[in-house]
Amino acid sequence: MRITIDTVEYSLKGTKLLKQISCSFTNGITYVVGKNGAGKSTLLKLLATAIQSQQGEVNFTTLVRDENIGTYRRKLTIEEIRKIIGFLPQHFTGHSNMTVEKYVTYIAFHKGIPANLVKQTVAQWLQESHLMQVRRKKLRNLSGGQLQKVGLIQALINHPRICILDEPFEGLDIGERIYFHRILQRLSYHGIIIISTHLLDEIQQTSEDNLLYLNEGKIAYYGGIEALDTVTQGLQE
Ligand SMILES: Nc1ncnc2c1ncn2[C@@H]1O[C@H](COP(=O)(O)OP(=O)(O)OP(=O)(O)O)[C@@H](O)[C@H]1O
Repeated sequence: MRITIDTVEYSLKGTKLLKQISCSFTNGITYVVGKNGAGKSTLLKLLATAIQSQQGEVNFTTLVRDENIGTYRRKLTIEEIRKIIGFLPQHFTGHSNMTVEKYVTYIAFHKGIPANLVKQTVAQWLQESHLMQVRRKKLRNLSGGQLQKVGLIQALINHPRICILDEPFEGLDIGERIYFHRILQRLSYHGIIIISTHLLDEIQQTSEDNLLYLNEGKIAYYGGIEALDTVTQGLQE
């Protein structure tokens, strides 16, 4: 699986929020960082197909082996893409009138978890993310951190091949961050994980992960995470 962005521009109300963005993503974790307003959420929404660029192209391709033609890259359709993306938007709300248990069950069905596995899948996620005690609360009555965990569960419940997560660790305590980070690490061996974060301490610099540094809507750096300190010096001041 590969996502390729080619000279993409995105404007809103006459202001260019993304300028000449070109890059590609394959399996692994990419952290998207940048100052407030740099365009991180806009880029993630574009990748999640929630918005569309006015210029340039975003393509999702997969390698196909064909006896007659050989191996080639096939572009996925929008329906195919949406089936394999898990997306956590910046301000997740879900269905605020539903209880945690009902909502997660609804999502499990919606995302194709086999009917005979739904109950145990939901129970396991709620248990492991410490939401069991609030399972009968409506989403609108949850704390910020609790709601964030529900948001993460709806994005990850079917182990999607592509995960686009906007500030996923916001409001979580350290144990919960480690729990979700482990899940993401496991998914990254066979999938594309793109995470925007301002929590630079959360990024483990010894790993194989990638870093994409956005500055005023442009890519200022895209490469190995080892450059984090040098690249983001300006962010920490
Ligand atoms: N709905 C909107 N209407 C007008 N301007 C918008 C809208 N959404 C975003 N913007 C502007 O687009 C620019 C990029 O916003 P975006 O949310 O993508 O940045 P960000 O890097 O995610 O910022 P933050 O770290 O603060 O979440 C900002 O200047 C913002 O003010």
